[in-house]
Amino acid sequence: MSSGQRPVFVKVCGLTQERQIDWAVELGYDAVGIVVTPKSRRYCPPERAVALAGYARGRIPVFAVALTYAETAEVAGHVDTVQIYESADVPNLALASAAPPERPEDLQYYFYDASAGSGVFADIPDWVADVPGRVVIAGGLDEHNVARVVEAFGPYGVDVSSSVETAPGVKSREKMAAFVAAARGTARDGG
Ligand SMILES: O=C(O)c1ccccc1N[C@@H]1O[C@H](COP(=O)(O)O)[C@@H](O)[C@H]1O
Repeated sequence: MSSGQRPVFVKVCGLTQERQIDWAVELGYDAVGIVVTPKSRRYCPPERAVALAGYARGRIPVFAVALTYAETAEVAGHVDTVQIYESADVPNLALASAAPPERPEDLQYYFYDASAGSGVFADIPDWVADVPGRVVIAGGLDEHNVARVVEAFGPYGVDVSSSVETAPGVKSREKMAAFVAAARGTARDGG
């Protein structure tokens, strides 16, 4: 896993409104996530998730985020990637876990995530830096800690949800802007 000179991939998760997708595109995010597990405070019912995915299509890649593959059944055909917390035999799998992946070569992405949308940051184990493929780090990242994580682990990408919200599912354009700038190392002092 190494970022080299490539700009770090930055995903924002838990979007619930069309205008939030517009913000993600305008601010230069690389992907958006729509949460389709009913256990989340950011839950988008299938019909709404499909509508949002249609709105984003051709503008920014969309991840359907859930705990299990079964929870993505009605939306999987409408998104680019399925981000779940279990293994599944699908080509567009982003496996999210706090344990090392058994078969990283089978994954489109591996998300190191010990938070599952809780917004809680915890120390990231050293082995994360050695996972091959597209490794995305998530879990309690914010505009203040993301640059340190990118520097320390050199991941393919980072993902954020809680810290760019004013309430669950209610994203702040200002916070989204600060996060992506910090992740890419372009934040201004004091900003
Ligand atoms: O966002 C959620 O509600 C969620 C629910 C269930 C599984 C994953 C979820 N989100 C993912 O959690 C991580 C980290 O989020 P946070 O920044 O700590 O709030 C991220 O990968 C989201 O895609």
